[in-house]
Amino acid sequence: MLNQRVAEVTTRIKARSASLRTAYLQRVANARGQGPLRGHLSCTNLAHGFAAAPAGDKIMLREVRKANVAIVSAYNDMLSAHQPFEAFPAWIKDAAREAGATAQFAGGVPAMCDGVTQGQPGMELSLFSRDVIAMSTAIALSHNMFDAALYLGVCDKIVPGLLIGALQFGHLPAVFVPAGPMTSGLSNDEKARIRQLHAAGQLTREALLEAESQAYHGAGTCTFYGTANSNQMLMEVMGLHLPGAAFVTPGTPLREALTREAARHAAQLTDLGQRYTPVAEIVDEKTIVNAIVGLLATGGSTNHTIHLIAMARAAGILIDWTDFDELSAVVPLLARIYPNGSADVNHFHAAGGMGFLIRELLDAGLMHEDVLTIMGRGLRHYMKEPFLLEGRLTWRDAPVESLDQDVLRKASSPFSADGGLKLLTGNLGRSVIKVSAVKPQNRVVRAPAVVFDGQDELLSAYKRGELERDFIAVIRFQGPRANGMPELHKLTPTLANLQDKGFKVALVTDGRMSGASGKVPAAIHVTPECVVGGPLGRVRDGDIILLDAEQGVLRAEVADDEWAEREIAQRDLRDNNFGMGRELFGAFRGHATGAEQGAMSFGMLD
Ligand SMILES: O=C(O)[C@H](O)[C@@H](O)[C@H](O)[C@H](O)COP(=O)(O)O
Ligand code: SF4
Repeated sequence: MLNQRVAEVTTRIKARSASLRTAYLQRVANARGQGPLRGHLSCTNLAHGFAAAPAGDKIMLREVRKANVAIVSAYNDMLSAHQPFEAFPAWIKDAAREAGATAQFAGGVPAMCDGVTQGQPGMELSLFSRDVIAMSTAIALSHNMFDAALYLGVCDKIVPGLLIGALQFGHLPAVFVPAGPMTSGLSNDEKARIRQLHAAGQLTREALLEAESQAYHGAGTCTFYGTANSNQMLMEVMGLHLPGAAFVTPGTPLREALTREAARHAAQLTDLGQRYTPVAEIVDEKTIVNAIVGLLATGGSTNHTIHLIAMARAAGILIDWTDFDELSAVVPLLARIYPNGSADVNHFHAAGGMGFLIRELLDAGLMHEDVLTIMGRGLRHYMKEPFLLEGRLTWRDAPVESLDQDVLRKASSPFSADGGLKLLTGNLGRSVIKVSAVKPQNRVVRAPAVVFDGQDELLSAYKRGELERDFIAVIRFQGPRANGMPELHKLTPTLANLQDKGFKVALVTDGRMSGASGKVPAAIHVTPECVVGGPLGRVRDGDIILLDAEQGVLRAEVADDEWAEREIAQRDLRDNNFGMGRELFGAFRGHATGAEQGAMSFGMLD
């Protein structure tokens, strides 16, 4: 029996999206065409499209009756999570041929590592890189040579960008292909402890670098539950991965077998066969609600209160923070993965992982079962985990009981009765906060404001010893139109040190935090942002701010008449427009929609 709130929110989203979704699906139907899409190309177009193909592939591509699968890949050596993709295209092409099809590397997309750019100017390109990835995906697929596509991506902005791009080719089947997590190194808790020691000046840079290098020590996704691993969870819950593919370690026979099977599988989903499964029909209102539920049940990244909105919008579906907030009230927290606990994503996978989680949420009536997936209709396909039986890929039922109650729980005995994501409203605007990593005693903070126009200003004040007190840091001009809405995760160790000293501290910003931020209460994504006249610009040092994550309140306790009369702060942001390539992103800053509209810089999608 479907939970009533889940049903109500789904119905509301459907009604809100009806005209956009209908128009989107009509465009998809128009794009479907008949037969292999490369059959619509001229001889010249086609000859160019297969000129460099190996002889055997060339014959198949000329035939136009055989499926041709696009590979769109975010491979690079910079992201530990994407480095394994280097080997994937050869496996995919090989497997496609086995399936009587072909595969071509259609195009690469850029991939930024937020861990490398954290606290650096490059972070101001990060959010916009999502939209560049979507555009790059469209450029790859615009050759119209393809009957399905495989999307190779893992990290923060990459999977959202790939899916936004894929949905503009909604008539094509899409299979997302992950690389898997790094093996566990230095624990995330120990990493965070050492960072705090360094932030307090009690550890050398060399000792910090050694610890960081033990945490991030090899190929694969970083093991905390940030945006990258939230992406993998979402692709499972949305039925866009092979079941259980998310958290299998790279460089293993099982990972290679899953990658090869993804290619064979994609070739069977085209319009040339009997199981045509366009991605536009998978990503519908029910699947989007399932995605929000999965995010809430696992304490996933706050970045998805932006990216999920953008992904949904790309499919003609409108969701907002009220939807997240209302679902959060009924979705229990079933997983404790760092920063929401001490375990990492490998422990989660070992405890039962996605198969266990999806079955629990389906049986509790918290997810829609009747959805289309790449495995066919029904999300119950995803209550399984893959393994090799005498070298052959197969699936078995996921464990019925959690193999580690400290990491993964049944819906009947959750870590928390709600999902820990809260909408905050009040005279400072609309904002979201994730409390699943915030101790209950720190979820309501009422303290004087200290206003900063950047995270480095706060860090300097800390070093001068000016912050040894209760305060709420208000960091302004960090929204999409100001400077690309960077993550301010560099503040975490400093604010955590002050919190550990017993001070009541919190952060309020129109910027973002990392999916791996956690223990300090942070009201983020404040909308409207400062640079468009948002109310954060009225806050002055010393104003008493109330951040109440229990009641959902974010308010400056200033008399209404005084508040209305205050001038809104202005800031000369021209320095944000230069250096590290920021010169090239003026159109993105100028067009970006608000965080609650997905911070999309395409201009209008419809
Ligand atoms: O949203 C995210 O998950 C973050 O952007 C993450 O991808 C990034 O790497 C952070 O910096 C966390 O990693 P550290 O704690 O090592 O900075
Ligand atoms: S999870 Fe974050 S830090 Fe790790 S590789 Fe991906 S983007 Fe970089």
